[in-house]
Amino acid sequence: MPRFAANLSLLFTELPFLDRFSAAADVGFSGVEVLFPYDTATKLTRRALLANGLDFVLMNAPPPNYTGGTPGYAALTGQDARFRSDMKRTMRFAAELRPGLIHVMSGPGEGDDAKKTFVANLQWLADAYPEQRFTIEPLNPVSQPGYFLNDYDLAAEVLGAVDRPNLALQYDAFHAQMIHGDALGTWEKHGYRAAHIQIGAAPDRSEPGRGPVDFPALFSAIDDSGYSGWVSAEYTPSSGDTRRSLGWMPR
Ligand SMILES: O=C(O)[C@@H](O)C(=O)CO
Ligand SMILES: [Mg+2]
Repeated sequence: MPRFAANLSLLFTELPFLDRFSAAADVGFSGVEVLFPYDTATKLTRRALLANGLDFVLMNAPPPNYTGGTPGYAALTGQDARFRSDMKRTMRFAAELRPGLIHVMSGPGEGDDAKKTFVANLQWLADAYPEQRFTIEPLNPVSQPGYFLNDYDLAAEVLGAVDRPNLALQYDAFHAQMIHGDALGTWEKHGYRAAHIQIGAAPDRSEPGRGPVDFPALFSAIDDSGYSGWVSAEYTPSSGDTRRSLGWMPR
C-alpha cells in the first residue's frame, strides 16, 4: 500500500494552520505537504513538523500564494529574471523547511515560445540546485484557465527536453481525470516519470471514492509499478470535516 501524506492547505482547514500538523499525525499520516508555506514563520512550521514526527514532503514555488496573482513565471518569455529571483527566495525558505520536493509552477502561456522558456528556466533551476528535487504538475484548464502546463503529454515532452535527474512529474489523479478523462490510464502511461502523487476525486475535488475514478484500482496500479514516493491527499472534504472524509484511507 502506498505511503500517504496530507496536504495541509486543503485538509484540516477547520483548524488553525499550526494545529493541522498534529491532527494529520493523529489520524495516521506520516508526511505532510503545504502548497504555500510562506506566510508562517519557518521556525514555527519546522517545530510543528518535528513535534509530530512528520516528513515535509512538498511545497510549491514561487512564493507568495498566487491567489489573485500570477501562478508562476516559469513559462513566461522575458520574465527569466523574475523567475530566478522567485526561485532564490523559494530556496531560502527551503533551506529551513527542507521539503523533499518543490513543485515549480509554470504560470500562464501557450505555444512553442512558452515551452522553450519553461524548458530553459527548468534547466537553469535544476543545475543551480542539484541537491534539491523538483516537480512539474499539469493543471486542468477548468481549475486553472490559461495555465501553460495543462496536459500530461506536454509534461512528458518538457521533462524529456529538460533532461535533468532532479526534475520529475507530479501526478494528480484529480487533474489527470479532468484533463484526459482517465486517471488510471494516465497513470499507466506516465506514472514512471512521477516523483510525487496527489489524489482527489473528479470533478468536484472531494475525497477519493466519489466520482468515476477507481481509487482501489489506482492504488494497486501504483503498488504494481514499484513507485516508492508519497501519495498525498489533496482534496476538499465534502462535509467540511476532514476526519469524516478519510474512509478511502486503508488502515
Ligand atoms: O493540484 C493542485 O492544484 C496543486 O497541486 C497545486 O500545486 C496548484 O497550486
Ligand atoms: Mg495537485
